[in-house]
Amino acid sequence: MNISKLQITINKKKLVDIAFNITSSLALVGQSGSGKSLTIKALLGMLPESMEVKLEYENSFKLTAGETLAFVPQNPFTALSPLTKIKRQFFIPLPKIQKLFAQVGLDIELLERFPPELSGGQLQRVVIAMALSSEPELILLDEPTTALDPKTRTVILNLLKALQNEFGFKMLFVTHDMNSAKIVCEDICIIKEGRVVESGKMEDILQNPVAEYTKILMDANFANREFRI
Ligand SMILES: Nc1ncnc2c1ncn2[C@@H]1O[C@H](COP(=O)(O)OP(=O)(O)OP(=O)(O)O)[C@@H](O)[C@H]1O
Repeated sequence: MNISKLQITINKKKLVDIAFNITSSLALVGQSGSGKSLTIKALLGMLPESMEVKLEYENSFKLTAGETLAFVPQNPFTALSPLTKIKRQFFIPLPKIQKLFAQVGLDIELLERFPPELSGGQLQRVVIAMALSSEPELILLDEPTTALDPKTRTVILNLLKALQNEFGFKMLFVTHDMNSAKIVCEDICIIKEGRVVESGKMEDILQNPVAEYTKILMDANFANREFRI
């Protein structure tokens, strides 16, 4: 899908002015304040009325939150209602939930538990199953693994890729972390202060970054790497 224009303005200040293409999986990468969250909220139609949004896209389906569009948030620990059993947090019949649980690699016995009784990795699998339950065309992921330990992070990122192969949805993966982005996404779009700095195939950009900002982001990720493993 081609987002030919996304502009977000508040009090005449243009916070975001970008365009991008999601062929299969696109990583939208930028540092804090670059406009990642605003972009996701704009696509979900969830920005406050004080913000003016201009969204133009060409696509075979309309972007509708909860229908064609699903969302996986950053922190699975706060994404679920803590005192409601997992099985009650889905709005689809039980056999369908059980099938989804098998697809995301969860034991169906966990359906009887409360969220605080699950690990971070298990909770994120539940949240991913929830996202899949509406059979979305596009899944928006907002730093979906930053709350997880490094080993679980890699497992979840690989799971997302495998699920994409199975279900065929598209992904917009928002992150500041190039190492995560490169595991999941074929394409990358780097943003800074609400503007596109560089975009293209992940492999090409990682091997041959042109913009100085891209190099800085890559260096920052490389420097953090030893620390994070
Ligand atoms: N309600 C608002 N009013 C004014 N400016 C805002 C508002 N919300 C966000 N901004 C500004 O828009 C810019 C982009 O914010 P956004 O939250 O999208 O960044 P981000 O890339 O998601 O950062 P982070 O990684 O820290 O979540 C920032 O400069 C932010 O201060």
